[in-house]
Amino acid sequence: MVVFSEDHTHETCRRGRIEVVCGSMFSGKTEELIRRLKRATFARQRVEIFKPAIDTRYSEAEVVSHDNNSIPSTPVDSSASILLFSSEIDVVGIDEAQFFDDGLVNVCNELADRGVRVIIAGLDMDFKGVPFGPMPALCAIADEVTKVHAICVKCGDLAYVSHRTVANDKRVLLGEKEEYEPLCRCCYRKAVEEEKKAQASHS
Ligand SMILES: Nc1ncnc2c1ncn2[C@@H]1O[C@H](COP(=O)(O)OP(=O)(O)O)[C@@H](O)[C@H]1O
Ligand SMILES: Cc1cn([C@H]2C[C@H](O)[C@@H](COP(=O)(O)O)O2)c(=O)[nH]c1=O
Ligand SMILES: [Zn+2]
Repeated sequence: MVVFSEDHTHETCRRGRIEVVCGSMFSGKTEELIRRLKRATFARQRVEIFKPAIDTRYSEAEVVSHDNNSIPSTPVDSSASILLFSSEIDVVGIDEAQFFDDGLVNVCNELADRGVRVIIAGLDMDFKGVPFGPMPALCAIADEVTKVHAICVKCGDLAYVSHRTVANDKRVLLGEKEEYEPLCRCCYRKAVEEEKKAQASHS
């Protein structure tokens, strides 16, 4: 019996499907997205990558990982634009999906129904541990969900959430290591309790 370490069927059989890669910040979502999209390109599939126009952290027109791997992308203002730019495409990649409007769910279903392989990467939760934007609905409609984990910077366990280390209560705050750290459940709970105590002692 021959056992392949990689399932190659998605690169060879052109059936529509939805794949979600989710997790906290620094968990490797963008690297995994780039890896799948580059393999699809090697398989001579027509690939298009989208990201929300608000995400200008590293580059305006590229998807870039924390380790500086990158791939050209098209920044779009709304999920509807993805449909407009996706004719004659085999594989659609979407990064930072948490920032898109709820219309992204129908857009992904529509693309998959047309036979497109859709690969979505996004934060499952915001800094408060609340499911982020269209991500829970995307996980629900996906054919396959991959949850990836960063390493908790306090104890070395698997991280589950992105802890915000600066005082700002807005849900959307672009940032990196200066603003966020990946923590496990236990270290996150301790960090939040300490913040509450510090706030109480200041008021
Ligand atoms: N605490 C951490 N745990 C795991 N990886 C980390 C951590 N801090 C930095 N990294 C780096 O981040 C990379 C993942 O980056 P990226 O794919 O952009 O993540 P994401 O898109 O999930 O934020 C890892 O390969 C690693 O080099
Ligand atoms: C938790 C959290 C994150 N963000 C921002 C911070 C970054 O700019 C992106 C996530 O990028 P990554 O590729 O997953 O590292 O989202 C935010 O705006 N609000 C949050 O609660
Ligand atoms: Zn921890």
